[in-house]
Amino acid sequence: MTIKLGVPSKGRLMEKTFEWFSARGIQLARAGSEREYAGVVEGIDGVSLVLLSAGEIPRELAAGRIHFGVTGTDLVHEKLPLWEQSVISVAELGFGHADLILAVPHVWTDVDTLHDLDAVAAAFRKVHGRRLRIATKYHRLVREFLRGAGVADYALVDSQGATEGTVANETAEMIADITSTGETLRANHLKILGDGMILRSQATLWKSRTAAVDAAERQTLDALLARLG
Ligand SMILES: Nc1ncnc2c1ncn2[C@@H]1O[C@H](COP(=O)(O)OP(=O)(O)OP(=O)(O)O)[C@@H](O)[C@H]1O
Ligand SMILES: O=P(O)(O)OC[C@H]1O[C@H](OP(=O)(O)OP(=O)(O)O)[C@H](O)[C@@H]1O
Repeated sequence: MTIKLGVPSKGRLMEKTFEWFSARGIQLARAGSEREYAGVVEGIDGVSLVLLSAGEIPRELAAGRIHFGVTGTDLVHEKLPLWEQSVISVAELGFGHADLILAVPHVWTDVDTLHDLDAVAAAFRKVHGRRLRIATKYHRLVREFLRGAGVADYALVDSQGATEGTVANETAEMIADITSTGETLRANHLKILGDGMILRSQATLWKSRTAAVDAAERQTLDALLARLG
């Protein structure tokens, strides 16, 4: 059997992860054609590459189906309520930096803080007879953050992509999403609440606390950790 390493199957995260491992003498690559989700590992024996959606890696780590996985802090904290019990952070990889934030339309000139939002949310409910809608895919983190801030008059609307567009499309009044350069927010006429930072995220190498290992796998796991940790 082998030590299983889960890596995002596409895009910037996959390419930068391959570069990060390569700088440590371990070559990861997709096998076969560009569309085939099989991987190859060179530079260390006994390790196999599993290409997965970045969003599924937390669950696979927690279930012990992979021993190591690369994905963002945001996805681990969102998908695993008790993440410290399931995974350990081995290394922050220095890319995939993104902030999970709360943003409102620019034209809400009197809303710059969570305190302002709380007042507007209560007023919105009185006037419209329904709660102010926040579009996001980070349901757990947003609920937890707003509970801590004492904001309760809102409803979450699920948005799995192009979240910044939901305000113009009138399916939500505001959003909670990740931002990196801020360009998508600006292009969609949204501004971040001054105290609306929910989480700072970056690509991280995680180790499963639950994945079983036999004696041979333990040796491989320790050798891998010595090279990467
Ligand atoms: N613009 C960005 N800049 C930096 N990091 C980003 C950016 N967009 C997303 N990320 C990070 O990349 C990781 C994967 O993001 P996301 O869930 O959007 O993946 P995806 O490409 O939609 O993949 P999949 O749909 O296969 O899960 C997350 O940890 C996220 O924080
Ligand atoms: O601050 P910026 O540099 O503009 O980056 C932020 C954008 O990047 C991500 O989207 P992605 O491109 O992954 O597409 P998605 O919205 O479909 O997830 C994220 O969801 C934001 O929309």
